[in-house]
Amino acid sequence: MGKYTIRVATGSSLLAGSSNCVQLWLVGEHGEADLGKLLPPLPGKETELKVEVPLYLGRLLLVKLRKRKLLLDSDWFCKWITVQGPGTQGEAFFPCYRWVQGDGIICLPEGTALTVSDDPQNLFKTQREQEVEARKTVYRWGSWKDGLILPIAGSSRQDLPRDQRFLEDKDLDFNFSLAKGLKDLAIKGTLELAICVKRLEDFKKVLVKKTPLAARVLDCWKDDALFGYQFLNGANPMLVRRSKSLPARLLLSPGMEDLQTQLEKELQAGTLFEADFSLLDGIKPNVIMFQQQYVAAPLVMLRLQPDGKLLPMVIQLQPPRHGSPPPLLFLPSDPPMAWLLAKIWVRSSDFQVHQLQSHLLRGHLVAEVISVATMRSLPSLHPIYKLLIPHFNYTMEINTLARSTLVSEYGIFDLVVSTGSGGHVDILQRAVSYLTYRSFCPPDDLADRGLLDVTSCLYGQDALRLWGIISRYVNGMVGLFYKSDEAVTCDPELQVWCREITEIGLQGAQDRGFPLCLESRAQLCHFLTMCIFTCTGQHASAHLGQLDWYSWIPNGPCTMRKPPPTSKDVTEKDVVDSLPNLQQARMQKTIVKFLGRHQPVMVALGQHKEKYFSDPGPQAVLKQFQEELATMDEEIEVRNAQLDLPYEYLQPSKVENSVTI
Ligand SMILES: CCCCC[C@@H]1O[C@@H]1C/C=C\C/C=C\C/C=C\CCCC(=O)O
Ligand SMILES: [Ca+2]
Ligand SMILES: [Fe+2]
Repeated sequence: MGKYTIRVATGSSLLAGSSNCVQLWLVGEHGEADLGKLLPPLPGKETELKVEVPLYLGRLLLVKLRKRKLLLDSDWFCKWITVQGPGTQGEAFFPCYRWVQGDGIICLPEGTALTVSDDPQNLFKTQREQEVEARKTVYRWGSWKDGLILPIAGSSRQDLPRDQRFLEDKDLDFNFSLAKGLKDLAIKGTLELAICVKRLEDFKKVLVKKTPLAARVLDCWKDDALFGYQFLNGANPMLVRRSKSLPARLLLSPGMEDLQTQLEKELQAGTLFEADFSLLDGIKPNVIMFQQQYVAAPLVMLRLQPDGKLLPMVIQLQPPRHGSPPPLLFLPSDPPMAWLLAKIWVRSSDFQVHQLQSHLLRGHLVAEVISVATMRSLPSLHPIYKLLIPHFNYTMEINTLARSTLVSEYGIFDLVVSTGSGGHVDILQRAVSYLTYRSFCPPDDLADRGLLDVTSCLYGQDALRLWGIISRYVNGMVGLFYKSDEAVTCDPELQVWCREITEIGLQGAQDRGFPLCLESRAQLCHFLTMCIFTCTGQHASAHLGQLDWYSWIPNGPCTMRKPPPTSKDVTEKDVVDSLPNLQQARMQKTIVKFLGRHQPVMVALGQHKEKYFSDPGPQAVLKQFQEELATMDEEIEVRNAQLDLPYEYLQPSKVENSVTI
């Protein structure tokens, strides 16, 4: 018994306050005390309550709270509650960081992270079970298209739990920027109706405010060196791999002996690389405004020079067909326009594979699976919930938006992208079979692709380094809560969580190397590192390059309006007629600018302010993580300053803490 001081913090967003009073109870080991009512909480404020409690509560376990709506129910965003009372516990911290809605009772466990085995007296057993059961009704698996990994249920962002919705600042920025982009598009489209693109130069009329790298792309996009560079450090560094043999699809017809010799020489030297877009083979192209669009499935062979440059040797635009002559091969020595058009076809194919496979599926949608599975399996006092929750912010909303406006029927893809109107869904479905566990772990993925020793692959260098920093962070956290492998295998909530991701969310990913259960601390750490890297670095490496590499439309055409060339007799008009028309180019510019722009509302990797852990150990581990990130950030700044082309997409200060755009 004695005097207790309670402090209640309300979120600072405009609508975080509430006109409802809040009833509080304090639950200790030895009893429960009614703390009375809190006046309606105000945004950004901390309210203090001093209460005389007549009974001995012992160790404080929970704060229970309930909003009492009088006339109208207004949601309240509660950040945290602290309780300072008699006894040795000091100030007890009860993290919340959630919206309190309706008039149900919410239980906030004290912030010390606990696994089931950390609670031998089962003081929190009921609370954990009830919380997860409630979450499973709120966070339900949905289904967008057959054969895909699962999304959150809900067809629009209004269907999402409020805890997953954009706060006003993000909402305002998102909607205002999008509206402005679409307004400019409409105005320009009207004012410049008469303008058409006759020459490649004309695409300069469709140029966003250029980033320094976008300016270089504009100047050097025709160069073979920049074409090859993009496979290592461009918008999509996920496709290129070192060749282990000459690809079977690469048929070399008579007269190509020199090329054959060169390819074999590079192969023997271990300097032959390939980018194979077979994922696109047979994809039904879109029809836009009654005009047939076109898709190809190129193969590019490249050689790695001693100076680190990756240079194209040959481009095959389509795979061989039975009963047809071998596909035409395009060479750097071909007439310039023919070689340029072949490279443009590769760039347009890379746009499709990048945006659908690397960015949307492997970035956005896999991050969503991890977040939904976590919300359905782990109670808020579980240490792994506390570790991961900061990396889920806004992902469900941005993905629901993507499903309802970007890749939806009559969405942006249907409107202006060559793989729209169903081809894009086929590509996503095919790409699911490549969602292997190893491909989500850069040390394994880069080894499998033969890139570990390619020092000019800055994506690879930075991905390995960031993976290592996240791995040490995860190991630090796991070491605090799991003292043995047995502790991992004996954590039922953890095992359910892992299975929920692999078997349910990723739809049988155990067939692709993902674990169905976790049998050691090392395995848990690897899995957690993959989760955090996917939600942060992997998405950033696929997202951040859009503005740099797709602002100049010919370097990343969203569609192609003519079939791939079948002869080398190519004019600039053939090239321009193949590229997106002005309206399509403007739409691409608008969306790329909107998605790729600097995000004013952004939390950088590891910089979340929410305090989910009240124990000092995790806070020290987080601090160490932040220090290592800061060192990496500074060293990337220094490195980039000496580079002709900087690589920034895995620079920690530019990597978001979750997938939000
Ligand atoms: C011209 C086509 C541009 C394509 C843009 C990108 O294809 C990418 C998809 C990958 C991830 C996108 C994820 C989220 C975006 C969500 C919403 C965008 C809203 C755009 C709109 O509403 O118009
Ligand atoms: Ca409110
Ligand atoms: Fe993104």
